[in-house]
This record gives sequence, C-alpha cells and structure tokens, in this order.
Amino acid sequence: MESPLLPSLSAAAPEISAVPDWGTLILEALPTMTVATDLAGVIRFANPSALYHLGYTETELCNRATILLLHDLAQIQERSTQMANELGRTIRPGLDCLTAIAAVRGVDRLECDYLRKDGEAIPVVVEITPLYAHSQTLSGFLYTARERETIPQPEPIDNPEASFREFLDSTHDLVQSITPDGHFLYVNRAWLRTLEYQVDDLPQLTLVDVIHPVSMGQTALLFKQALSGHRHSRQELILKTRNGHEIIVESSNSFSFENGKLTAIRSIFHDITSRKHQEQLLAEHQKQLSSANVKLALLATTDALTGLKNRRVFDERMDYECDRAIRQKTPLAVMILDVDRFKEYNDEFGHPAGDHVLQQLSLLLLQNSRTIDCVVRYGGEEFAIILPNTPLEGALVLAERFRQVVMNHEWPSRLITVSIGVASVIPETARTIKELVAEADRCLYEAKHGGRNRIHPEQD
Ligand SMILES: Nc1nc2c(ncn2[C@@H]2O[C@H](COP(=O)(O)OP(=O)(O)OP(=O)(O)O)[C@@H](O)[C@H]2O)c(=O)[nH]1
Repeated sequence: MESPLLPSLSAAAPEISAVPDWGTLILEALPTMTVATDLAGVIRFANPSALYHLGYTETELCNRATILLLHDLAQIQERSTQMANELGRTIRPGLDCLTAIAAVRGVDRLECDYLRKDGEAIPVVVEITPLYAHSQTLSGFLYTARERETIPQPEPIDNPEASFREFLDSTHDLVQSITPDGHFLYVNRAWLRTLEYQVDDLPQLTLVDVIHPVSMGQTALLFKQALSGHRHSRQELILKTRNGHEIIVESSNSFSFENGKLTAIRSIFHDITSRKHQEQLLAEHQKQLSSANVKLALLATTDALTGLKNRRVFDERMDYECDRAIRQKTPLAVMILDVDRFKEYNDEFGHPAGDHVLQQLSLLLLQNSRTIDCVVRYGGEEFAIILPNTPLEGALVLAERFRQVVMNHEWPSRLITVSIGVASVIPETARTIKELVAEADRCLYEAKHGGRNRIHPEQD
C-alpha cells in the first residue's frame, strides 16, 4: 500500500539485499526493534524483536510502507515542519524529510509512538540511520527503536543529601527522626523554630521533652506500633514548645528497620493548632447559637410574669387539639378564668402585689390541672385552660376545684376569688372550635354578671 505521506520517492531504489549475510545475522540478534526500508519507504527487513514487539509476522510486515509502524501521523508532519524551519525550504513529510535529515545530520533521533498490530501505541525512541550502498548512494534507512520510559526520570541531583535537607528545611511542617529510645537524629528548621529550640539543644533532648503530657499515651502507642512491626502510623498529638506553648499537630510516622530491628522513627508534624482553635470557636458559637435559639423560642411562647405559656401557644394548641378531637370524635373543653375585682386589688395594694397574686394563682392552676391540660395566661388577669378529651361534666369538676383552691388559699392581703366560664364540644369542624372559645368567654361574662366567684357552664 502506497502512503499518501510518502509520495516523493516512488522510483524503485536498490534493495537492502545488499546487506551481507553476517550483517543480517547481527541485525536479527539485536534486542532493539530494527527495521530497514528502501528509499520508497517500503519495509524490506524486520528483525525478530521488531516482529515480536509490533505483533506482526515477517510476511505481514515486509513489503508494507513504514507508515504502518506509526501510531500518530501528526508526529511525521511535525518532524517535517521542524526540518523545514531548520533548512529554510519546503520539506514534505515522509521520505523527503528523512533524506533531508540524512543529508544534514546523518542519523536522526526522535521520540514517537509505534503502532502495534492490535492498535496499541508503543512509546519509542527511534534512530533512523541512512543506508548507503557501495557507490555511496543513499539506498534506504535503518530504524532502530527501543521502548521509552513513559514516566520521565527526574534530573540527577548533584548532592542528594544536601538537596534533600534543603527541601526538608523549606517546608513549614516539622520533620524529625528519632532513635527507638527517643533521641533526636535529625530535625528540620521548622521543627526548631516552632518548638523554640536551637540545634545545640538537641543532644540533651528526648522526645518526652517535646510531647505534651496529655499525648504521652498516644506516643507510647506509637512505639508499640513500631515494635509490633507496623511500617506507618498517623496520629493527632499535642507538642509542647520550650516555653510551654501547646502545638496541636497531625503526625505521620514511618518506622525504619534493619535486620528486623527498629532503627529510627521518622515523623512529619503538620501544625493544625489554628484550625483546631477555629473548630473549637465554631463549636462554641454553634452551642451559644442553639442555646440562644432555645431561649428565643421559650421567650416567644412564655409569659414573662407568670412563666405560663402565652396566648400564641393557646392558639397553636387549640388548632392541634381541634384536629385531634374532629378525627377521634372526642370532646374538647375550654375554660376561661378571670380574677374578680382585680382592679380594686391593684388600686388598694399596689401593682406589684397584684403581680404576686397572678404568679401565685398561676402556680395553683398548674398544681391542680392534669399534665395533658394546657394552662395559659390569656391576657391581663385572665387565664385559659384547654382540656383535651373532656366532656362538660368533667370540665365543671375541674373548674370547681380551681374555684375552691383559689378561694381557700391564704392570700396575703385579702380574699381572692375567680369567675370561670366553661364550654365543651365534640367538634365536627374548625368553626365549632372558634365558637367553643367564644362560648367559654360568654360563660365567663355570665359568671361575672351572676355575682362572681362562680362557674358558668354553657347551656345547650
Ligand atoms: N398587677 C397586675 N395587674 C394586671 C395585670 N394585667 C392586668 N392587670 C389589671 O387587672 C385589672 C382588670 O380590671 P377589670 O378588667 O376592670 O376587671 P376587674 O377589676 O377584675 O373586675 P371584674 O373582672 O369585673 O371582676 C386591671 O386593673 C389591670 O390593670 C398584671 O400583669 N399585673
């Protein structure tokens, strides 16, 4: 097959049959992938290494164009552009390019990818040597290729140890190497700076001097891990500086062994002190915030004078109990209770004394109601009590208990009495609930009108 990239030299050129037998033997023995082409770019010879690595048989590869070897045709294009720039004239890709290179440099050396028969790319360094026949005329090219490392090798370092120390000194992390009994073999600059020591201090120091007492347990564990054959470990530790400051670090440790014996523990400490402080601060703020939210929610639902729930809670609870009563077809009772002639009391004994009465009354109501009942300060000297699952008779019993308890209480200045309006319903709709509260309110008015210190139930 003629390659579109190799049009320039289609004229048949002398074949590589000129290679003497001993030469062929040598080429066949070479471990490099070796291929010889004529000037038309047709493969005339491929050694076993080339056949093996490229996955072809000799018949499949010989007499085919060299382009068959290439994974990426753009690499040839690129090569000819380079040569064109170098020589300042047009160089066509393919053989034209090779001939030009042969004329200028002799051997060409390039990195490219060979194409295996199964389509896989083999990264290679290939040397293309022009072949000259007896008469010094260019007859073909010899491609010798070896696989190239895909991972670039690092540049050799002149003085590895010095460079490595320089590298360790450039990091902000603390690096140390200690003997199994805790003496320092090496520390980097950040270690000395952070822990506030000088190089001269090192011979007198051991690990114990730089580990905070609270981290001693973990340090002991580190040694245990080392002695039980671990190779690496990670920990969070607290170090202490010469002047007693605490440094929180994440430590990565590796253990060195020689003939099965622990010889050194190398550690890198990453300072996380400020991160830890930020986390603590954040946690404290979150705690404060959530307790402030709890307080706020409490303030929004609690009456400041009596500590009872306020009218907002009454409304919410009524919605909830109403739904429940409709669903379960159970009775719901509401009681509204008002202190009798409270204005007179305030006027006679003063507002603070009146406040005290309201506080004491709240306590009596709470003490004498069930836990499922909801006692709220409805406003001023008025209280409301929601009694779930309570028919009118039950609510009246409780109302009478309240009335008596209040009347019989030993009040500091004079007798206190209350009037109570009571209503109960098995609600069918939310509207009946609204009517229930209005009814209790109306009953309270009736109780007042009837002479106070009394209970007025709703009348069917
Ligand atoms: N000390 C005190 N008094 C309050 C508070 N809230 C409301 N009051 C007073 O309660 C009194 C209620 O007076 P009125 O509505 O005239 O009723 P009353 O004097 O109790 O008379 P009747 O309800 O008809 O028996 C007013 O003087 C209010 O100032 C409070 O928080 N503390």
